[in-house]
Amino acid sequence: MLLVVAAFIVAFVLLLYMISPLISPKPLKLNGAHVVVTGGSSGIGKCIAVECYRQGAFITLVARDEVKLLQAKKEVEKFAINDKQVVLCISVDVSSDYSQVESVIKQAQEKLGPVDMLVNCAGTSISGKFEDVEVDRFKKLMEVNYLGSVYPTRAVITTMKERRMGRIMFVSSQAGQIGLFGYTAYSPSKFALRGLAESLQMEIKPYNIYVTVAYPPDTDTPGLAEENKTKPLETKLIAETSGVCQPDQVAKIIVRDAVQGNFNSSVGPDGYMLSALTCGMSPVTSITEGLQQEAFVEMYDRQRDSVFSCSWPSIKTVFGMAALGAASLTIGAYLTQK
Ligand SMILES: NC(=O)C1=CN([C@@H]2O[C@H](COP(=O)(O)OP(=O)(O)OC[C@H]3O[C@@H](n4cnc5c(N)ncnc54)[C@H](OP(=O)(O)O)[C@@H]3O)[C@@H](O)[C@H]2O)C=CC1
Ligand SMILES: CCCCCCCCCCCCCCCC(=O)[C@@H](N)CO
Repeated sequence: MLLVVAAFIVAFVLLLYMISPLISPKPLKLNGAHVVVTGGSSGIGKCIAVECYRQGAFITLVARDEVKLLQAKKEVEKFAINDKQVVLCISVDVSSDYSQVESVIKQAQEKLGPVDMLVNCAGTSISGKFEDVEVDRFKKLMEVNYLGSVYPTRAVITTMKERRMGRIMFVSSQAGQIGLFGYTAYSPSKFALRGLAESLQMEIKPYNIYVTVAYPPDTDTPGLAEENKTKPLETKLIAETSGVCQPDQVAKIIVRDAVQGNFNSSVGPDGYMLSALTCGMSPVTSITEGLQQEAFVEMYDRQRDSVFSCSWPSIKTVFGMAALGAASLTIGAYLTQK
């Protein structure tokens, strides 16, 4: 009897894995697509631009400093795969004035066509103990990291909805998944992106637009070098547990996840675990992802249960089973509707 039940469970899980591709979005074709990258003149943003360009995309780089923009344009252009491809540069502060952001995005769309993918990567960080960070820096970080992602997104969303296609990417951080010593100003600005992304995804899923939030670890960029000049030792030591990545490696993963329409994008084993542990109610874009999260959370929860010396199955298990049941019903409904 037990064997039959076990066989049923295994068969059910296998079935879920097999039909998983059916509920996942159709991948975006980067060849010929128009990709706008804010913060595209340096670090992770520049590498994202390169990664898209080498897959045939047309690129608009957005940042403030024109010299850095032109330099980046030259670097990106080296990776052309055909002679039609174009790299456009736009100098604007994404955080200061919405109407300005709206008008430059309009210009870019007139030149290179409607935006297929927007990558919100412009951002900056400040670390330090809460009482040591100048008070106006809290506002500054919310303006650049949060509003600087709201404005470009707002400027592209109407056209994307009309065309019923598109991708929107927010570059958060592992410090946008957990709060860390020294990041009282930075972490909240990165947490905010997730709230925005989750809400927005609910609104635009019916329009075939997919949102991705990326949570990179420390990455070797000019931005990190600048941050390290004044970073508290505690912050450095905590961040080091997750290692330092190369920006091209991070960009590859981010672009792959955006193309696939994955809501969540993380780097490395630590990133993967952090994402599973902090998944909350974030949308899952594949059944596989949902099952893995469930398994992970369950595993860690068990450990917590043992700490609190509680030996019966946690309430989470019951909810987990209910969720699986609900998921299979939804899939059933979806398939019969097709
Ligand atoms: N490096 C890391 O360790 C990690 C970084 N991140 C995030 O990734 C993103 C990129 O980081 P990284 O590559 O290190 O950063 P860099 O400092 O190397 O590059 C930042 C880019 O954003 C642009 N930018 C900054 N402020 C504005 C603004 N107000 N308006 C328009 N453009 C702006 C910069 O150009 P300009 O100054 O000319 O405007 C530059 O192109 C950031 O959001 C960061 O928080 C997340 C996790 C880890
Ligand atoms: C069981 C799970 C184990 C996971 C270990 C968790 C370790 C947390 C490390 C957090 C690193 C935060 C990096 C922030 C990078 C950043 O955004 C700035 N550098 C930007 O400039």
